[in-house]
Amino acid sequence: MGQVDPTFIQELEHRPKPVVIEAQGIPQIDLSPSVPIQELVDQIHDACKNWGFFQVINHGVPIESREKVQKAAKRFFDQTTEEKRKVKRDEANPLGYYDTEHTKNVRDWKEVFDFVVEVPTLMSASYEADDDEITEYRNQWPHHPSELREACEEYVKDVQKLSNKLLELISLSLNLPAKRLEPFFKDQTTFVRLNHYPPCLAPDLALGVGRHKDAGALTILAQDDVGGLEVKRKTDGEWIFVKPTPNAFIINVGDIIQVWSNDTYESVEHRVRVNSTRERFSIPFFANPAHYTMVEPLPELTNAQNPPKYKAYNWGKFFATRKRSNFKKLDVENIQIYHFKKSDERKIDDVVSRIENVVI
Ligand SMILES: O=C(O)CCC(=O)C(=O)O
Ligand SMILES: [Fe+2]
Repeated sequence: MGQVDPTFIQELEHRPKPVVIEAQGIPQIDLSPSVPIQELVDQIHDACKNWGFFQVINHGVPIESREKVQKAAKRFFDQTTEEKRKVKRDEANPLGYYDTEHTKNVRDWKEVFDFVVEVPTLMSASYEADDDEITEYRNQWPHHPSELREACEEYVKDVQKLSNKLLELISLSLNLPAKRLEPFFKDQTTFVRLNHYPPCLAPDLALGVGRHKDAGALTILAQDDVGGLEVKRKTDGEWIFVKPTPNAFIINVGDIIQVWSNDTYESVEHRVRVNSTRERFSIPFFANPAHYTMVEPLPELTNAQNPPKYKAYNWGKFFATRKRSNFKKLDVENIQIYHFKKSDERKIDDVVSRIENVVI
């Protein structure tokens, strides 16, 4: 395996298993307007509670809109590294192209292109709690292929509608008013990632994305027909392969919904395996609230018998802290929501107490 750089190699316990377990299923939910709303809400409730993941069909996003992005993304990633690095991300501008992301301090076998949905997107400039500087994220679009920008901008308009609809259904499924979550997204920090996983010489040692949970509110993922996404099944901790369904979206609850729901719903671990013959593309849309959001269990969902399980944390500071550790290999553990659990003693004391104390 001399050709695979050691930075990509997962520790033994985290390597993909030789045998792929195909899920007999993460739930599939039909969003056709003809399905009665209460039926949908019940299905969403069960899927979020039992899996944290589900697929949607008849979701209203036109197939052409998605195909245009897929084609343009392929043309972009087919270019030379030199060409792609003309729009590379750096510490000043975290949007654009990069190929050196780490998840839990092991390098991912992938290259990506990130862009935000709102331009500009306001975000905390620093992970330091006493530094309240705000930065403006702007997209870096490549000259080639010239159609990438328009394809992406059209696509996000369609997916945004789906995201709003899903957030409403999730609110209803928690017995909240449909629009309960909407205000959090007024100055949203939502971004989209084009993922490209090239064929890998050592698919048994490396991962396209190492095991992780999505830190934001909700993820809406388009995957192609190659497959590679694995979800950790809640019932037994087994890694389950999510078989691609043409034109469906895979939805998962992120850490913020876990906290808002006070653990009624759980953000589930997932990862991406790679293979030695076929490249794979995927497009996650990460629905994230405004940077100034203090994330905490919603008061309507807590009471004396079910007290809040988390302390409030500042989303912008959390994101900036996470970004820093994804950007370079650090010797400290990545920040996680369990660091804000009221009962949990496992804290990165320094980082956490600084974020907790942020007053907006
Ligand atoms: O490529 C995939 O299927 C999933 C990617 C993912 O989990 C992520 O980018 O957070
Ligand atoms: Fe993810």
